[in-house]
Amino acid sequence: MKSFSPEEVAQHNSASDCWVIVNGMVFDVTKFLNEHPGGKKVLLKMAGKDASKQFKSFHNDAIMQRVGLPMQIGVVGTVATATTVSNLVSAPQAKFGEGLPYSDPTWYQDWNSPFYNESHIRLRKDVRAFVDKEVTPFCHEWSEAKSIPRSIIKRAAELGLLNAGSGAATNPAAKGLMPYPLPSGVSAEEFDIFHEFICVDEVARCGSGGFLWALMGGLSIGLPPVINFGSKEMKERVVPGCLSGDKIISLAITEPSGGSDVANLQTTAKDMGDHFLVNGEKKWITQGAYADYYTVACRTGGPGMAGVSLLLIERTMPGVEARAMDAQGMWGSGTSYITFEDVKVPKTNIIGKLNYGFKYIMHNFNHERIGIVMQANRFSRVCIEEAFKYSLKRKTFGQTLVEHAVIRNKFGHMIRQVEATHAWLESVLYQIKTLPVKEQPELLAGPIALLKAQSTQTFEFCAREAAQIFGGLAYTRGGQGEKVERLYREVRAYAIPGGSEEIMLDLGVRQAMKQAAAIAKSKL
Ligand code: HEM
Repeated sequence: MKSFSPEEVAQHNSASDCWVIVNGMVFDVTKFLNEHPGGKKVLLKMAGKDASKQFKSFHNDAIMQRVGLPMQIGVVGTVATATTVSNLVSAPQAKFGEGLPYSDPTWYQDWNSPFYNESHIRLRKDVRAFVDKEVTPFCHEWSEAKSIPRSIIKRAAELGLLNAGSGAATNPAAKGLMPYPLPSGVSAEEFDIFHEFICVDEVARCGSGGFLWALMGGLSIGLPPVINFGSKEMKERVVPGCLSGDKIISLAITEPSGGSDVANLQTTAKDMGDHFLVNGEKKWITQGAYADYYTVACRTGGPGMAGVSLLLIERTMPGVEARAMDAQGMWGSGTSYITFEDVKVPKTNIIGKLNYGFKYIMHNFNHERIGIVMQANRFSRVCIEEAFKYSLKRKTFGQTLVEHAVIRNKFGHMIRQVEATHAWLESVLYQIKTLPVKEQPELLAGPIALLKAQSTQTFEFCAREAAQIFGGLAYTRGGQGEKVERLYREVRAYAIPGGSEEIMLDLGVRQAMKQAAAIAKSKL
């Protein structure tokens, strides 16, 4: 990249030849003057000068990556002194990230941790580079378009991120079914739940639940039943295509008449001898609007949970209709209403055994909830990060926002909740890594349910407080408050699905009551 002295830049100071310096980089903004959303005059005022301070005041980081960098023509002084977004994230250093307190987990800065090794550090760097460069700058655009490009799903698959985010990487039943290697060259033996955590956490740093679910929302819940209980033929036919990003799979359980009450679902699959005849409706199905496969819970037996089976229904089967629903948030994730009308489903498309569906659904619940916790807590952190950065620069009544005690109080409450949730999450992940698999549902279902409620209530709190700190900037879409505004609309998508907060809190305490009763009995 070409190097200029400040004096050279200063000569380009008119409307017909306008350069500015931002963070040590030199930009030719002549052609951009009339397009600048903040107006031509403000840019011209800084023509030939260092506008780093002004730039910081009015823009978020993504703007530099998406709009600024294509106009960069050089640097001031030597390349090494210029601070670009990409060299910040790829610098080989033990510490990682920008170092803004609480904007990243504590082990990214000075704290020791027993959970991570060199392979986690390598993975963290690679995922961040991908997200900073190829995802975050475009999230607003994709969210407004309510669609993400297929190419970004393919790219994430090639990087091994779909293997990680779907849970396939840590699932022995997925061996031989993954079309791409695990991310960052981590071996199958080494890959653990903390690697998965890093992948989800770092992708969530983009601050868009809609992106995450459009990338792997259906995959992480619709594919595991196929991997764990599908026939060999079904697995080989379906799994590699989904993990390569070529096909999309959804989990279709919830119905218009009942959300959390899974055992009472109404969709029927009638045994017609050589096939099932499926009739019913599903609602709020993530990625359903454009999915190729649906893992569908149907009633094949009597009432209650013992009469439910899982069927793999294909979009091309006659009688399947799916339409996108207008949702508060999670744009792009294809929230849908699906109707099955006299759909003939071959008997070979049953997942596992007849009337075992409820058990299979339960099997993945803990994993699903842990995924929600990972995402929700990073979103809470994003709220802290964005609001903290803004509070350090925005002045009211002669002081920056953080200099006001009322704002510091907000941060205090946000930080204590996020760090507590993170510490509990890491502790639960360590149990998932080390406890015998068979013992985990009994021992972990209660804590995971409580942790899910903890993470989503923390998220709701942080989104609210960050939005208050941003004020009007978090009321309108885009701009500096972009992430906070979007996340504020996505809170309910985490607090309700995968078990509502009410049900999670109740389940957690009921599990504890069960354990207490068992202890009392053993003392008799
Ligand atoms: C490389 C240089 C620059 C680029 C690429 C750039 C780009 C942008 C973009 C894309 C927006 C719209 C973002 C949004 O919706 O918030 C914007 C808004 C704005 N920019 Fe710039 N800009 C640059 C330099 C500057 C400078 C030097 C100033 C001030 C001296 C400035 C002042 C503003 C203002 C006041 C807004 C409106 C903010 C608002 O709506 O709250 N920009 N700029």
